[in-house]
Amino acid sequence: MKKISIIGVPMDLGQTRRGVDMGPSAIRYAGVVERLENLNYEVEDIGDIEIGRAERVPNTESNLKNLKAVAEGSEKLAAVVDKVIQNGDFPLVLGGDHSIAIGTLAGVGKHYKNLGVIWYDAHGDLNTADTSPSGNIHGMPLAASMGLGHPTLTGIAGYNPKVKAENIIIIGARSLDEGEKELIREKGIKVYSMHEIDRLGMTRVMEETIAYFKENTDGVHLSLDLDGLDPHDAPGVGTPVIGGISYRESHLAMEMLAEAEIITSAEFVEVNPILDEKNKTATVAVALMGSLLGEKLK
Ligand SMILES: NC(=[NH2+])NCCC[C@H](N)C(=O)O
Ligand SMILES: [Mn+2]
Ligand SMILES: [Mn+2]
Repeated sequence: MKKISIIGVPMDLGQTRRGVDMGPSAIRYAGVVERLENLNYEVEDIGDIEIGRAERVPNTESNLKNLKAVAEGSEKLAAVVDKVIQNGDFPLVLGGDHSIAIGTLAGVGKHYKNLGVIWYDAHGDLNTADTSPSGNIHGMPLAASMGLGHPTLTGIAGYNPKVKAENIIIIGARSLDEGEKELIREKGIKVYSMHEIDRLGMTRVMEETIAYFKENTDGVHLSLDLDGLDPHDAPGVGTPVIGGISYRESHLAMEMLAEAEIITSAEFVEVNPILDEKNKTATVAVALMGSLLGEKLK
């Protein structure tokens, strides 16, 4: 069985609410290492990526907040993820805000010809500097990984793109900006919004997702934003959106992925313990990691 390497990314510069930099600590406190060791994995916590401070002078060249510090953190993360995969281990990245996916995918992408990406999220994170209503880079990582947006973000790790549009499946979307909707139409990105999840049920959504990836990709990265879940189940997030995926549906999704044995790397992001209720969101994240990595009742 593969060794799991845990990488913490205390990043909060991709958005403006304080506290999400403590996500990795909250997830460790919720017992991630023990949980996975109980599944008989060898687990190594390789600690946190060092995140710099935001530049004090506002960035005049673009509207992207903290561009330099986010890019530097992404480069470091990409290098560590790359090395973990080179060693033959499974990278499990703990966020931090979703901007860290730029670095994770930059590290993962070079190992696969046709990387699949599951974007489990209330949002599309498909903005660029031109379409972003906020300037927050955590709303841009999926676009950047496709090669769209500011060259500092698309060029992380020196190659581009990290993932092709046809290999992306978004699950749980219910808050998309106009520019994101246009991009989804233009590129034909597959989206199971809450409408499809309600209509088809999570079982069918995952069956279709798994079948597509088995046919078309040679590795699949799961990027799970805790705000994909309903705020009732995951209240500790910076951009909650009501009407989300339930805890139970999420477990089912993770269990189906485990059974299909298609996931080759994963990240769990946007856990903000300051906004949480008694570390509930980190605890939910750890429970979902358990299911994703094979935990079963019988
Ligand atoms: N990873 C996230 N929680 N992203 C939220 C993005 C919200 C909004 N679409 C924006 O661009 O600012
Ligand atoms: Mn989100
Ligand atoms: Mn997100």
